[in-house]
Amino acid sequence: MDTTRDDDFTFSRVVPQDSEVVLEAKDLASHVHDIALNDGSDRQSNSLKQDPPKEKIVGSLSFTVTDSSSSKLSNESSEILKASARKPIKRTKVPFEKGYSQMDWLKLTRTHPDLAGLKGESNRRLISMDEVKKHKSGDSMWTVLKGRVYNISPYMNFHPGGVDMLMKAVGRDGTFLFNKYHAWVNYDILLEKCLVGVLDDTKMKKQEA
Ligand code: HEM
Repeated sequence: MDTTRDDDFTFSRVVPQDSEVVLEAKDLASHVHDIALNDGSDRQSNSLKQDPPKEKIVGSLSFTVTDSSSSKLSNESSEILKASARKPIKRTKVPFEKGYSQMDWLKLTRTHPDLAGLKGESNRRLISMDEVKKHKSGDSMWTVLKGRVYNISPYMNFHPGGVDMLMKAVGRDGTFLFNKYHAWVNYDILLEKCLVGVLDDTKMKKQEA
């Protein structure tokens, strides 16, 4: 039985094509040549140009950017291009069990308002990192994402990256790992009903100071 689905368009990601070369802005500057500054004095001689508009034109700046196939690139520039081509992170999609698709998760969040396990407590409560560390098992597995504390226990079997991957974030701040694999995923909406509270980082700030 095929358990994967290709028709789930809830999330989209942008993956650079293999052939695509990613240029950093600072590197781009080294591939710019033929910069020409036109002060407007030769406007009359160019018959293809339309009549100048009524407002005064001071001048224009034009430049050409070479691509990686250009023979004008120096060896040094080619090295920069190679180095800045992004290496994709290996992401293994785990086929979900029947009833554990992202659509199933969204349905569950609509029918179960207290996935966080708040039992009436406010989800604006300040929570220390020490408390987060204590919630690592059963139906209470906490993680921190961008300063918010979530109980990700109910989401475990729904995670497209698998339980093992998600477990790495339990009992600690998962922001770095989350961003490493999929910074574009809208965790805010996905985990809305799993919000336990807000991380109290005053202790950490004191330690940094
Ligand atoms: C804590 C909250 C998390 C949420 C709400 C979440 C959600 C998601 C979602 C929606 C996808 C599918 C994305 C897509 O198809 O583009 C996904 C995939 C994935 N996630 Fe997470 N994730 C979380 C944490 C993590 C962590 C901590 C890791 C790694 C340690 C991780 C690793 C992965 C991997 C490897 C995939 C790949 C599957 C694929 O290619 O789609 N995730 N996750």
